[in-house]
Amino acid sequence: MIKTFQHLLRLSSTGPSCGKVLSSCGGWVPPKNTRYALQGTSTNFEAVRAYSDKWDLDVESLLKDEEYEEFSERIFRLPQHGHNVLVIQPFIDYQTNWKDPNLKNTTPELQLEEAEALIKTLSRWKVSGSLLLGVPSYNRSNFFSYGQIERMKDILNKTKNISAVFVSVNILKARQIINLELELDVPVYDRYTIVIQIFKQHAKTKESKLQVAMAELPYLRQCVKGFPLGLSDRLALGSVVGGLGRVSPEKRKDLLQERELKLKKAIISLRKHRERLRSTQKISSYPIVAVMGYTNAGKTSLIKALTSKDSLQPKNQLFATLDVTKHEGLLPCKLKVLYIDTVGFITNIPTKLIESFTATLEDAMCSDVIIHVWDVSNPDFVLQQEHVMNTLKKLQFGENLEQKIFTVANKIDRIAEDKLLELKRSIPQNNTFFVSTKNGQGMEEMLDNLQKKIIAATGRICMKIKVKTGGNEELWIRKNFPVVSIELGNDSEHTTFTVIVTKAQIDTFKYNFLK
Ligand SMILES: Nc1nc2c(ncn2[C@@H]2O[C@H](COP(=O)(O)OP(=O)(O)OP(=O)(O)O)[C@@H](O)[C@H]2O)c(=O)[nH]1
Ligand SMILES: [Mg+2]
Repeated sequence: MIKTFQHLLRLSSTGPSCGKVLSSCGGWVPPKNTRYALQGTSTNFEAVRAYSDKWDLDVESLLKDEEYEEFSERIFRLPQHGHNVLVIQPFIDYQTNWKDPNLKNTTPELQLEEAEALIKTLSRWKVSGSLLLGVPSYNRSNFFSYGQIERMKDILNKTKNISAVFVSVNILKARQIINLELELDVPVYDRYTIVIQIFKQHAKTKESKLQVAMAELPYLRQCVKGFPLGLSDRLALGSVVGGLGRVSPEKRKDLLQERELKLKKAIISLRKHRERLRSTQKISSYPIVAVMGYTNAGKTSLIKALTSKDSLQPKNQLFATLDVTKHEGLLPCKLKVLYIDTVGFITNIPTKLIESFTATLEDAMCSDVIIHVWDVSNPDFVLQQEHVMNTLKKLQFGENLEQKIFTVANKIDRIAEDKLLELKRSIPQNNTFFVSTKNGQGMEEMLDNLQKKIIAATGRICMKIKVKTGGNEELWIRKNFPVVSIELGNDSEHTTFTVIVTKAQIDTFKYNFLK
């Protein structure tokens, strides 16, 4: 064997080129009988999930607190029966010489579209009207001018079924909410409250429920600070919708503090649990690929296409995915990979909202490669991808973030051919791959390159190992290494395996057979 092991031949550090590939998704059906068809890929992953579900904290009872609920519900005022909403997209009026950095690469019209999509994502909430309003600044306590308020009142009078107003800005100050509600006599929401409501509706597991509970605290704290005492009593008496209820001002602060302490403790326990999971699980030996991007860009669809997992359900909804989940896939070279599906990002919400998901996002932070999915059919995709990159930097996704990124420009089936050509010319293509997870366009080339990236990023190498046919070495290789190809020697006595391995795996092989 020593002799044959000397035949180890280092081929390349970027892996072999791949042949026909993979998988099926919602729309794209893989080529039949492909030699890379996925088989039996779910078992190890199921084991991972089963272990992960063992996190034994009783989150339901932890979150149960009637006093807190009464007081927080009165601030959020998010009724189960939904609302008919007047959506208002303010934008900085350039004639007043103010510059709004948030509107770089976008337009107020596109922002309004996204604001409407947020409302439509909530079950039982409907858009009953929408309005673009230029304002000189977002900071004034009387956010809108007298004329603009009159315009809103007019719409509310004419469209009787409107029961709420959504002002699509990051977060409104308590004073701004009060002033508007006193004028309009309906509840007024900002992006923070709407996104929290979407999170609440979509949170299914105890991990996401816990993180959503944490995400709402900064908002409540701001409201508690911002509601002047006299006025909050008036609100409580019902002079406008809402109010802070019967919980006294001192008690409110205590309730928030107690809850924060409780949640922080639980989040620490969740973090430790996931850390343990990462270090003890088999998954640590697989390359880990985090799939990240703007909400609705097609992250879940991409994973579904790469893993053939029927249980994954892409949805035309913002924040359809709230839980960080792992899904096993097989690269064309037979290397197993774990794809991590993640919560999407959106502009104009406080980073704190996404930060509260860090406990589960840490899994993605430890990834070898980050696939950044763009929805290139969205006219706003430049702004969206910049926002994702900035958020990843803020979330401290590692110093070598840029090197880890692999960009997938998705939904090309939705754009015209000439536009696609123009796009391809304007974007450097060495690290961006244009695909449609729906019809499979570009998927093979993308996967080829993704494989190279993963192999390089994880320090794996492609090598040939010649061993005695039918011997223990052969059995061991077949069991433990991703085998790319097998060649039987002319004499049939020896077989050459092309494998993709880490240095640690080769060391184990040497330890077992080259003592
Ligand atoms: N036309 C077209 N639609 C696509 C494509 N990829 C995804 N979609 C659709 O886009 C919508 C969003 O897809 P998802 O995969 O759920 O997107 P996501 O990024 O996981 O979204 P969140 O989890 O909500 O952040 C779904 O309706 C998909 O069917 C594509 O290549 N072409
Ligand atoms: Mg998703």
